[in-house]
Formats: sequence, structure tokens, C-alpha cells
Amino acid sequence: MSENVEGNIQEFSYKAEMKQLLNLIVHSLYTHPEVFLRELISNSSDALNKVRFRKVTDSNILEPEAELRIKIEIDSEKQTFSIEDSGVGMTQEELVGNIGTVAKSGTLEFFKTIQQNKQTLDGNLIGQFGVGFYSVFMVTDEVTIETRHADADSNGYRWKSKGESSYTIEEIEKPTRGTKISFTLKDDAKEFAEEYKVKSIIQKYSNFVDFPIYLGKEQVNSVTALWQKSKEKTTEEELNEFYKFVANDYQEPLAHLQLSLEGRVSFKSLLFLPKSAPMGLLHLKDEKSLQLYVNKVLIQDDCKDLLPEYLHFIKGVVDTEDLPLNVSREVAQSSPVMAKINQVLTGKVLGWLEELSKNEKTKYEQFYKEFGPLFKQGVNMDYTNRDKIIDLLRFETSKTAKGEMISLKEYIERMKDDQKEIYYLTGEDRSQIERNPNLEYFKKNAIEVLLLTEPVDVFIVPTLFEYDKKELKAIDKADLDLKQDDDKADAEKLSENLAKPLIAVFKEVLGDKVEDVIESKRLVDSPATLVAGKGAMDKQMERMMQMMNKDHIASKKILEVNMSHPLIKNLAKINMANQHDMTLRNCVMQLFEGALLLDGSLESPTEFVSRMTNLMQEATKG
Ligand SMILES: Nc1ncnc2c1ncn2[C@@H]1O[C@H](COP(=O)(O)OP(=O)(O)OP(=O)(O)O)[C@@H](O)[C@H]1O
Repeated sequence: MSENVEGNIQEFSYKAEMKQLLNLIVHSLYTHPEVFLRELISNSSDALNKVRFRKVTDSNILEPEAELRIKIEIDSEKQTFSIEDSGVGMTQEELVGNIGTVAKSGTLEFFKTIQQNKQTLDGNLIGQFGVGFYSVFMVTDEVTIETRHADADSNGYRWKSKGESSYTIEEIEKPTRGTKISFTLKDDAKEFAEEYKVKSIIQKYSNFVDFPIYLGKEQVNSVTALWQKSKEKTTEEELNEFYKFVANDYQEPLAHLQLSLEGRVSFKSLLFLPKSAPMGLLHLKDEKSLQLYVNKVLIQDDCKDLLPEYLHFIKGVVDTEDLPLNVSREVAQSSPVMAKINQVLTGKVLGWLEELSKNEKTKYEQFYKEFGPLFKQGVNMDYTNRDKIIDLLRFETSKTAKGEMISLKEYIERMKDDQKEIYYLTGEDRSQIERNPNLEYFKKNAIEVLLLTEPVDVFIVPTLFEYDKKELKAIDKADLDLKQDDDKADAEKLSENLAKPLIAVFKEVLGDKVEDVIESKRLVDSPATLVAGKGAMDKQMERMMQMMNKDHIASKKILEVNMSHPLIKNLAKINMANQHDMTLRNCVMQLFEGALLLDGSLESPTEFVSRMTNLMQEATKG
């Protein structure tokens, strides 16, 4: 930020990232440009909430008796628009720090990507990025902010910008507290100076704002805290708009839950499940979760203590009378009231999810696909509710269609009578898992296997250990209790005296590349497969360890060989004739590397391909 002083006016340039972002904002075309008004009202409402809170704790503020309100003035002739609030206002530092900087990292990149793919952008996006104020540049070329902070000894400032590269700030005489934003509308946005238009936008987007909004002299919103209304009196539309307002989302919510509780702890709450997960779901620190109100006064607009971390994707409001109004963040955090609300709310949310899973399956599946990666972690974070969370887990399986999911309870109901364990297999995606030779036995015997494709699964599923007294087992591990194939298959198998020496050759050729070579019970169509040793780490987990630490040495695998496979039988014959035969030895190495390839862990394909070329050359000699 550079500074240039001329008279009383200081000129600041935006930081490089902000400049680029503004350039994109100013030069894009938008659908829904009217959301600029929602963004400005939302900022005013935040500022009013802050001053209302301050009034409780601090009597020495500017104009303590001023009405908490938002005032909009329009002039359709001159195409001018202004919005003024009696909120907390901004100091000069806040003007520079809050208005001139991008709040969320990655915003610029994300905006660029979206812009590259589309000709017209949804105006809602700007607010999503935490630069809501700048949505005003959808409808104007130049903006003026006049503001004075609520501190009694504050000064007034005027901020002006054309949105391109710089802005100016000057000190002004401003007797009143709060912020006024004014601008002239661009010709293609002049409708926003029409009374009927502005009224309808306010009624659509901001009807539930907790402060009166005046258009000229007329109050155009009905001030009600929506969560204080009875369920019967709230309409779907109000709920949807309220959600968009609190969650800063442009989509409607997937579902909502309205609570009014009295007893051990009393509170009212309006909770929403968003339709889609934000970027970086697993690190929700920057995302706002629930707002905490005490007796209708906003205390914290992002209170992470109301729900456990694995439920932080839930948006909405909690309003209680059980905390004192002047409660600080630290006191609230450690208050037993907060702990109780958290406990009760968590139970209610899990009950709500359970209802959804039973009565609105499609919605539940949508929720699970979006938020599953975070929600699942509750298994290891919330031991009180662990069983409930486990029942809410969903899995694709070897028997479900792609995208279709079942619970562990359903898995058990679908199990064959003699099946004693729950089986799972991890991999990067469904098609990769389905190609895994370790599935062959299970497919042939129609045994269902859970297919786990999300990276977090490897931290969750193995820690379940058992469900309904059935152990959970990874089918690419060596300790499976599989039934031997039937007699017919046995008859086709290599006899012991041919199998044993062949295994010895495998062991000799592969040396310390493998932990062991054994006869397979699970293979049907493939000649060989790799499995992890009994106590070894899960394959996906191992891969993650390698990503995190380049020096991590992968544990050795066990090679299982299918003694009924024609190729293996041929090799056994060659072995009987000459155990040093080069084709035999090349085939052993090729089988091993082929298994590595399917496993996704073949490091270099060069030798594999050249060996294959040699083998083909041999085979085609004629
Ligand atoms: N009317 C106002 N009164 C006081 N401060 C304001 C006002 N408008 C904006 N601000 C300050 O400027 C900041 C930036 O506003 P902006 O709308 O760009 O983002 P935001 O409100 O922080 O995020 P989002 O748009 O996601 O809600 C606000 O956080 C607030 O500190």
C-alpha cells in the first residue's frame, strides 16, 4: 500500500491481489446485480449489531440514544443511491484494513477460474468471497463512504474509490455515528433508484433484518427475529432468505431445523444444512458456523463452541437467555451453559440427521456426499455419540450402483448367514478398486465389500474395529478367514509337490522385495496379487505417509499366487524341467510387477515394459 498526501486527502493504492480482484469484479457481467443491496444491508446490520452489543458494555459511546436503523435514499432522476446506518462505523485503520484487503486466501484464484469458464457471473459470488462490499461495483463506477466510529472521541472520514487501483481517505466533519455509502448508478443499473424495485429487493432479501430499514420515510421491513417466531408462522421463503443471509450462501439450504427448548438449558435455534460444502471442507476455520445471540442481541457471529468441530458445517442461529448479555468470548467459551447447549444441540443435530436418513434419503445422501469427509471424523472425536455417528455412516459397496450408499446396519442385514466379518477395500476411486484382484473371491462368492474411496476413510473405518459384533476387515490383508474353494476348484489346483517348489522359486527370484509368497485363497481369474501383512498399515494410509514424508519406507507386501491359474500351472511345469529357466524367472518378476501396477505402486514402468517385450518376442518366435 503506498500513500500519497494531497492537502487533507491521502491516496492509497490497493495491494496487487486486491487490484486484480477489483479489475475482475468491475469488468465482469452479472446476473443478480441486485444482491449488492443485500450485501450493503448485511454490512449495516453487522455494524448495528456491534453497536447494540457495545451499548450493553460501554456507556461512553457516541450518540448512545440514536435509533438503530438503516436509511436508504434514492433519486430516480439523478440515478443516485445512498444507504446510511447508525452502526459502529469505522476508524481510519479499519477503513484501510477492512475495506481495502481480500479477507480469504485463494479468493483471487477461485474468482479467476470461475470467470474463465463463464461469460456472466452470479452476483451472489462476490459476497461469498468475503468482499461483499465490492459488489457495489456491479452497479456503479465510483463509491463514497462516509463513516465515524462509535467511540466518543473518534473522527469522521470520507473514503472514495473508482474501484480500479486506488482509493482516497480524508478527514471530515461528521457529527453522527455510523456509515453512509453513496454512489451514482450506472445507466444499466438505474432501476435500483426506483422505489418499487428497491422495496421489492429489501422485502425479498432482507425482510428479517433485525433493525428497521427506511426507504425515504417509510419503513419497508417487518422487524422480527425469525427464530423467535413459532414454527407454524415461519414460511419456507422466509427461511430460505434468512439462511442465505446468515450463511452468505446463494443457494437455498438443503434442510432446516427449528428448535425451542426449555429445561436444563433454554434456547431457541434455527439451524440449516447447506446444499454444498465450501472449498477446503476439512479446514473450516475460516468458515462461519453458528451465530450466538443472547436475548436477541448478537454476541458472536461465528461461535465455534456451540457445536463440536465435526458439525461445524451447520449454519444458523442460537439465541439463549441463560448467558449474561455482556459475556465475553472467553467467558462464554468456558461457561457451563455453553457446554450444556453444545451437548443438547449435538444430540438434536444427530437426531435430525437420523430423521433425514430415514425419511428423506436423497437429501441425506446429498448431505453425506458433501459433508461426509468432515462428519465422519466425529467417530473419533465424539465418544459420547460415537454409536449414533457410526449408524449414520454410509458406504458404496461392491453390490451397490455407483453413487448409491448403504449403512452398516443394511450391510449386516444383507450378509449371508455364514459370513462372519464385514469386508472393505480402499482405493483412489471406484473403478480402481473394482479392478483389484483381491475382490475376485468376494465377487465370485457374492460377498458384499465396502468400497472406500475417500482419503479420510483410512483414518475412520479401521478404527471402528467391529459393528454389531462383526469385525471389520480389509480384504487386501493377509489374515482373512476365507472358506476354501469347493472340491471342483480343488481338483483343478496344482498339487502340493508342484506348488511348493514353484513358491520356492518365487521367493528366490523376488528376494527381499516381498515379505512372503503364499498360495492364495482369494484369487479366481488373476494369477497373483499383493496383500498387506497381518499387522501392516492400510495401503491408502501408507500412500499418505509417503506423501507426507518422502523418506517413509513402504512396508513389504505378501505376494499371493493362484494355484489354479493356467499360467501358474505352466510355470510349475517349466520349473519341474529346469528351475533356472529364464522365461520362468522373467514371468515371476513380471507377475510381481504387474501386481504392483494394479496396486498403484509400481514406481518405474521401464523394466516392466522391456521385460514384457522380451517375453512376447520369445512367445512369437514360432
Ligand atoms: N456499514 C458498515 N459499517 C461498519 N463497517 C463496515 C460497513 N461495511 C463494511 N464494513 C467493514 O468492512 C469489512 C468488509 O466488508 P465486506 O462486505 O467487503 O466483507 P465482509 O462483510 O467482511 O464479508 P462478507 O461480505 O462475506 O460478509 C466488514 O467486515 C466491516 O468490518
